[in-house]
Amino acid sequence: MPRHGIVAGMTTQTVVLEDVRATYGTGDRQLAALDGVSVAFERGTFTAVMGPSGSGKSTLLHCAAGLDRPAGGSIVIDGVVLDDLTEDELTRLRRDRIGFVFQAFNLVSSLTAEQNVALPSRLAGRRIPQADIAGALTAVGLAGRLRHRPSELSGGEQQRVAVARALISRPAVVFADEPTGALDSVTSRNILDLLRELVDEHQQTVVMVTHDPVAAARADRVVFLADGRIAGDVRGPLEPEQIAARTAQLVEGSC
Ligand SMILES: Nc1ncnc2c1ncn2[C@@H]1O[C@H](COP(=O)(O)OP(=O)(O)OP(=O)(O)O)[C@@H](O)[C@H]1O
Repeated sequence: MPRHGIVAGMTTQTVVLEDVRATYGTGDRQLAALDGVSVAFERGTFTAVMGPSGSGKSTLLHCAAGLDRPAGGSIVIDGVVLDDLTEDELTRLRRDRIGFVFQAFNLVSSLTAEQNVALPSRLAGRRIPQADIAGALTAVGLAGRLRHRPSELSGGEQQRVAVARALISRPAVVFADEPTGALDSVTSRNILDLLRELVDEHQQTVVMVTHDPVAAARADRVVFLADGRIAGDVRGPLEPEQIAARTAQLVEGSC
C-alpha cells in the first residue's frame, strides 16, 4: 500500500485498516490494544464492532477515525492514506469526511445543544442553517431541548446531542462508540433507525461499537474483536441470539 496520498483504483468512501497495531504505556507496562488488525468497511454499509470489555473496540474506532495514531500498520479513509498526514491534514480530513459519536459524548459544557451540534461545522468554516440544526435535534427526539446546556440534560439526552452533532454534516463515514449505551429501548431503536437511514438512503458508511446484540443485529455485518485481534467477521442478517452467543464465547475465552 502506498505510504502517502490517494490510493489509485480503490473504491472511495471506504475505510481500510491494514495490520494496524496500537499500544499503550511503555517498557514492562506496554500493552498491545490492537495486535495486527486488518479489516475494511465498504461504502454504504453498516458494521457493528463487538467483543469483550478491553478487547480494543474503542481503540480501533479512534485509530480508524484518525483520532489516535497507531504504532504500526496503515489506514486509508475515502481513498486517503492517513499514515503520513500532518496533524492539520488529519484534522481537515476528520472535519470534511468523518462524524464521531464519542463514548463520553464530549459535549462543550458552556454551549447549548444546538450550539454543540453546530460547533464542528463552524470550526470548519461552514454555516449550517438553523432549521437544519433544529431538524437534526428533532430527529433524535430533542425538539424541546435546543437551548439546554449539557448539565441540564440527562445522560441519554447528551448522547443524542452527540449523535445529532456527528450526523449533521452528512459525513462519508460515521464512527459511533456505543451510541445507544445510555438509552431506553425505544430511543435506542430511533437512533439505530437514523443510522440505517444514513446507510440505506445516503450511502454513508457507519461503524458502530456496541455491547448490545439487539443493536448489532441492525447492522449488515458484525466484526468481533478479542485481545486486540479480529476474532470473527459475520455478514447479516443476524439474529440477536446468534450475536449474543458468539459474544459470550469470546468473553469466556478472554476470562
Ligand atoms: N489511555 C489508555 N491508557 C492505557 N491503557 C489503555 C488506554 N485506553 C485503553 N487502554 C487499554 O487498552 C485496551 C483496549 O481498550 P479499549 O478501550 O479499546 O477497549 P474496548 O474494547 O473499547 O473496551 P470497553 O468495551 O470496556 O469500552 C484495554 O486493555 C485498556 O485497558
